[in-house]
Amino acid sequence: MSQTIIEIENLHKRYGATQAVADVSLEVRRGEIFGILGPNGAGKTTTVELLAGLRQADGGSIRVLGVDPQRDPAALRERLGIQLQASRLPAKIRVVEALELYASFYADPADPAELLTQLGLSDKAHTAFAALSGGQQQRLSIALALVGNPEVAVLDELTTGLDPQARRDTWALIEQVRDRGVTIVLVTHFMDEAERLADRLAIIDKGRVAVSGTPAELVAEGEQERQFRMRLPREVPVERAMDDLARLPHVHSVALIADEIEITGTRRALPAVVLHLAEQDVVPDEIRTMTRSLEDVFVELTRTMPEGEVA
Ligand SMILES: Nc1ncnc2c1ncn2[C@@H]1O[C@H](COP(=O)(O)OP(=O)(O)OP(=O)(O)O)[C@@H](O)[C@H]1O
Repeated sequence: MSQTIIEIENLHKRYGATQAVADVSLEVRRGEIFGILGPNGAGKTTTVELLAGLRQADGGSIRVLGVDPQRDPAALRERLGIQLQASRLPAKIRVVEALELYASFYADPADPAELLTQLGLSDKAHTAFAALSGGQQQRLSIALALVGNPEVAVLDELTTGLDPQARRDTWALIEQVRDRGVTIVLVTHFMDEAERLADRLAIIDKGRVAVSGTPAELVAEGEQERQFRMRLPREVPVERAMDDLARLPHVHSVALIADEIEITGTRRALPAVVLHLAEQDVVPDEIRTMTRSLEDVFVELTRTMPEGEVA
């Protein structure tokens, strides 16, 4: 079992009337990519700003690498790198100047030239920030989060605004950083990003952790309900067949979607349906099982949480 290096318990933070973080508890293990996923305004950024010691919590406890960032943020400065949403730099600063400036804040920084090569930015070293593409600016902000050689890197909205190729390149880069041993906390509202990158993740909604685990665990949770679709041969009267199928044990519902029959039920529904049809001498044309994605889990969870349920 890998070591827990971030431990957050019952975290609370209010801004005036807004309960941004209502009750967040989570653990991040050394060397993993931990995803924090949630809709806009869920409290993700506030949570990571609290764990980085950039804001004061109203309640709860946080430990990062054995340090309480609320009491002693300076003790984390050398060990935690943070890339904040839309980090802004002066328009005219050149890439290498920005990196050297940030490197000067640390006792044992990474070599800026090496970092630029790793991030595919070496041919842009002397380009002004404002002249970089969105993807290059994003890469630079990742480089700035990594220049202090941190043990933990917090990346917020990593690929927002990037084109599909730049997103994939950025994902590959983050995996390389993780493989070098850096623990990564990744804030995102993209399900595909979390599913692809996160070793474990928490879905946050309205300031609370709705669920956490590996992407596969989250998808499997509640998977008692299965779904599949099939087509029947033309000569079979569809409505009667649907009525029959709806009466079978293990089948919960039957619907017609375009020319396909969609069946929802327990995991025994599929064999029950196939057996029933075989008894009638009917062979379905095509059977497709519908797999749940992390996106389905996300939508179910964030939809079923009671509206405005903030403590
Ligand atoms: N400095 C602030 N002052 C007042 N309210 C704030 C402040 N920062 C955030 N909030 C509010 O707190 C809530 C949580 O915001 P937060 O930025 O943590 O959410 P988020 O999950 O990161 O959202 P997004 O995905 O949109 O970035 C929101 O309702 C937001 O408007």
